[in-house]
Amino acid sequence: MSKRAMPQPIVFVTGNAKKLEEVKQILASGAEELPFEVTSQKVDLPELQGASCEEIAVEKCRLAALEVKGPVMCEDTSLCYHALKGLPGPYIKWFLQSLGHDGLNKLLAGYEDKSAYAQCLFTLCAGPGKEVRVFDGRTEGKIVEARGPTDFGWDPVFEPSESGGQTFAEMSKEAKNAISHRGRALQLLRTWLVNHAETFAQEAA
Ligand SMILES: O=P(O)(O)OP(=O)(O)OP(=O)(O)OC[C@H]1O[C@@H](n2cnc3c(O)ncnc32)[C@H](O)[C@@H]1O
Ligand SMILES: [Mg+2]
Repeated sequence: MSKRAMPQPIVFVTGNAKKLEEVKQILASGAEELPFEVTSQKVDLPELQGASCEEIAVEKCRLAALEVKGPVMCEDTSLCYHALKGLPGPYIKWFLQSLGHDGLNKLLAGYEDKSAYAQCLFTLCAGPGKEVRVFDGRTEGKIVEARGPTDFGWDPVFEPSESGGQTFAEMSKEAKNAISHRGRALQLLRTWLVNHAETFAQEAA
């Protein structure tokens, strides 16, 4: 399928190189091709504190559109422990940075319930001041002692329920992307863009 003409490509704005790597792999592997070009820009955007995951994601995308002055997509990833009523949630980055994998486990020491879900909110906006659309992908699993390569975030301590006992870190990239929070959210975004290509191109014009 040929790409639609838009004044600018959709820019995926993120400060995280590993996210970008997975997003490229997922977009390249899908059954349906995206109707628009996607490029990327490395910007570490400020994130609201004390707000819901959705509010944080929408505000970040709004800022990204202002920064890029054109169509953008962003994503926000949360790791939500059921026993902790959804925390660390959108603050997982700071918990991981300060406490490490071991600390992420110890947070649950006083609880029998080790279950958690990974959530990815993809956001899409046609330009400054335009509507921000949100696509929510989730994967249920549990928090375990770290196993596997340690090159991406909390992957070693998250064992998805559907993985046959492997942590995200132990899985192949293809296997992770097929069941991951990111793979699912991006699939929803892709389907929306395929079905609303005309609307989105008009909004961006
Ligand atoms: O610029 P942005 O896109 O915001 O990138 P970020 O690194 O700040 O990412 P988030 O704000 O979404 O914080 C999510 C944290 O979870 C980590 N993370 C995100 N996706 C992950 C995944 O699929 N597996 C493991 N860790 C992940 C990531 O490294 C961060 O520490
Ligand atoms: Mg961030």
